[in-house]
Amino acid sequence: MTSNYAKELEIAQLAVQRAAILTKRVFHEKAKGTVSKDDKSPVTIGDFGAQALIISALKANFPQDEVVAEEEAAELRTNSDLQSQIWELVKSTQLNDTAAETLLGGAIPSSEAMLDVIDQGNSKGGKTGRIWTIDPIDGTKGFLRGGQYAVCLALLQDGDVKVGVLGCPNLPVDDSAPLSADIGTNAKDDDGKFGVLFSAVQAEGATSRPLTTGALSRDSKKISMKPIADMSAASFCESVEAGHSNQSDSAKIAEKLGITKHSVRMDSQAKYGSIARGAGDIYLRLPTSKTYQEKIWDHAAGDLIVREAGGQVTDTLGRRLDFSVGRTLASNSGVIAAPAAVHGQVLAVVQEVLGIKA
Ligand SMILES: Nc1ncnc2c1ncn2[C@@H]1O[C@H](COP(=O)(O)OS(=O)(=O)O)[C@@H](OP(=O)(O)O)[C@H]1O
Ligand SMILES: [Mg+2]
Ligand SMILES: [Mg+2]
Ligand SMILES: [Mg+2]
Repeated sequence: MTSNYAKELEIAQLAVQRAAILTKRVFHEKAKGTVSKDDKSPVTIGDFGAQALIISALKANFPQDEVVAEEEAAELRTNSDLQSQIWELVKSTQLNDTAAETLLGGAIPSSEAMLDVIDQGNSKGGKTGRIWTIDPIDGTKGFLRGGQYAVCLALLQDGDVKVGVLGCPNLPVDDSAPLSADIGTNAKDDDGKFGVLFSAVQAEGATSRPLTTGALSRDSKKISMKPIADMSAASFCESVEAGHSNQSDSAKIAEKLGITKHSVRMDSQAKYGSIARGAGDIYLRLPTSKTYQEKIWDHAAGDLIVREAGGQVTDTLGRRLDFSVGRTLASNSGVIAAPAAVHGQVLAVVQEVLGIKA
């Protein structure tokens, strides 16, 4: 079968692999150049550098496409020390395979050009045309802790997710490794056991393969969600931060469903990847405030990967995630991801506990 999005998928996978080389380098450096954003959340030189490398690869291959990315360069324009730390990283990060690196286009010419590249992620998003969405480091807090984080990239066409790629440097390569909160914490880069690249193309299924530092690993496997025969043995995952997902509501929902295990708290879209390959079963993200709008870069790749692996992803009202309304999921509230066969059952209990009338 020839893929409808073969080139987009290949470039996206290589761009994510290259960005993950940069984030891993930052993790091993003492100074991560962490600054606090207006919403008090952290951003590091790794987030900015990874975003620059991914946008540069996309613009070299698909110059007409728009990009919605999490970070912006404003702070770097006035902080020359931070800017030069990022530039040192960006100009020295390459895939260790010349043919693969060439596919991603030439190097960014200068530090100033790098700032403009970062700011090319400022599209408003919307319902027409081709729009890429990037979370250069999802789960920045997890990244700083040595826990889970993900480099996330997805292509939307007319608001629909067509391609999704998640690079998870600290998840086990082994699709059947059991899910636990401390899995991959401070994972070693060099033992070959950690680092996985999840991918999906609409209507073509989802895969996992080892995350490499060069050409794509040929060791690609189809992944699928695990059927839940018995809810009491099911595992569900949620955010680490109580401010990102209501953990007392999720405990009530789990109890009503008959789930006996504690939730696995894990940062980032590694949650979507983990349930898509059957290492976990259900992902609950329950709103903590009426005003917070989820960001499209926090969900687009994971939404497609889970659906292509046989899952269903909706919000707490049972609506599909709508990526066509701008930079945020303004028409949605929370996320419920589960195998298609049990999604209705999970949603019914979510709505009962949250007091949502179906
Ligand atoms: N209030 C609130 N509610 C929900 N979500 C929020 C909120 N504030 C921030 N964010 C976004 O959460 C992203 C990280 O989500 P996680 O599921 O990884 O959270 S956690 O780190 O496990 O707690 C995180 O992504 P990154 O900034 O890329 O790490 C934010 O975009
Ligand atoms: Mg952030
Ligand atoms: Mg994020
Ligand atoms: Mg981020």
